[in-house]
Amino acid sequence: MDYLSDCYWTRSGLKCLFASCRVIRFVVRHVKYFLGLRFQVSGWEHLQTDGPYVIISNHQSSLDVLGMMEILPDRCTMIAKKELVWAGTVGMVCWLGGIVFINRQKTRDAKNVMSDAAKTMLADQIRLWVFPEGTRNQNGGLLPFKKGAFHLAIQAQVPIIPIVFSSYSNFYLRKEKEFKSGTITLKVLPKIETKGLTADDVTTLSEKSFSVMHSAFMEISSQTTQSNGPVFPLSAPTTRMARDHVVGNHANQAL
Ligand SMILES: CCCCCCCCCCCCCCC(=O)SCCNC(=O)CCNC(=O)[C@H](O)C(C)(C)COP(=O)(O)OP(=O)(O)OC[C@H]1O[C@@H](n2cnc3c(N)ncnc32)[C@H](O)[C@@H]1OP(=O)(O)O
Ligand SMILES: CCCCCCCC/C=C\CCCCCCCC(=O)OC[C@@H](O)COP(=O)(O)O
Repeated sequence: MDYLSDCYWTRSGLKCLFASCRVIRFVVRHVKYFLGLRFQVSGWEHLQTDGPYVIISNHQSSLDVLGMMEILPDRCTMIAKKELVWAGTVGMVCWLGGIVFINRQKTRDAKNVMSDAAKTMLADQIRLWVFPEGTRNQNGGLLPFKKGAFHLAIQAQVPIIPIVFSSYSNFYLRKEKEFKSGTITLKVLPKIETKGLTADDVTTLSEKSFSVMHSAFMEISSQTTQSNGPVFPLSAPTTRMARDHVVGNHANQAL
């Protein structure tokens, strides 16, 4: 019955196929084995929070989806750009997962959708994951945060849980098309309460969130970089044996 009641349109129109999110989580969690990625998660205890909340995280690449699925809490879906719905299988899976699509080119529409989402979060006890940078970014830091996630949390009066993914630059360079296996550290930070805050507090809340996430990003990225080796072109073999062979060749050349 619980499964069925999750599986139809709610009164606000947000699709709530959260059972599907569990299926998506289960399936996507296996992709890391094919890519040779490992995840180290710290701060699990901060996700042990009852009721709705807003998760915010940095956004470097589509690979983030793998990390999301490592820790995705139950009854949690995401805010995504509307273009994703047309992205074939991915779009269909996003739609089934109840993802909330926004039009980034039309701020007023996006704000309305997010205000509706704030109401639905409370009515249906849903958690929402937002990427406050608003776009993918691999510049070695965090982009200035957009305000939507903070308005959302304040409107719903729910806590924000910041999550930081360590830099991928030690194993994946998108522009240079270079990739190898490696470890990604995910750090869940203590929740930030929004009870009693109003729209006037959005900027302060956003700056506070940025500050704690930026510090955590720098900390875990330097630690994780030290434990990963050099990055290889995407055309290079990525299995451990093949990699050792390549490393061996490079070492020989160096000699
Ligand atoms: C086969 C296997 C398949 C597996 C599939 C697995 C599925 C997983 C899918 C994962 C999906 C991941 C998708 C990731 C993305 O798509 S990221 C891109 C989309 N997300 C976002 O953009 C979120 C962040 N953006 C925002 O929150 C923005 O604020 C936005 C609402 C979009 C508005 O943007 P913009 O106008 O550019 O910027 P500002 O933030 O500066 O806002 C302008 C002013 O409006 C005020 N504002 C903003 N939001 C609100 C609001 N909700 N209510 C009231 N007012 C709002 C804001 O304060 C600014 O005004 P002031 O300057 O403060 O006066
Ligand atoms: C060699 C590495 C290749 C990467 C392989 C990734 C494997 C991930 C496996 C399955 C998940 C696929 C889901 C893709 C979801 C894409 C979400 C996404 O990243 O959307 C972009 C959007 O946020 C911002 O767009 P822009 O940066 O503004 O345009």
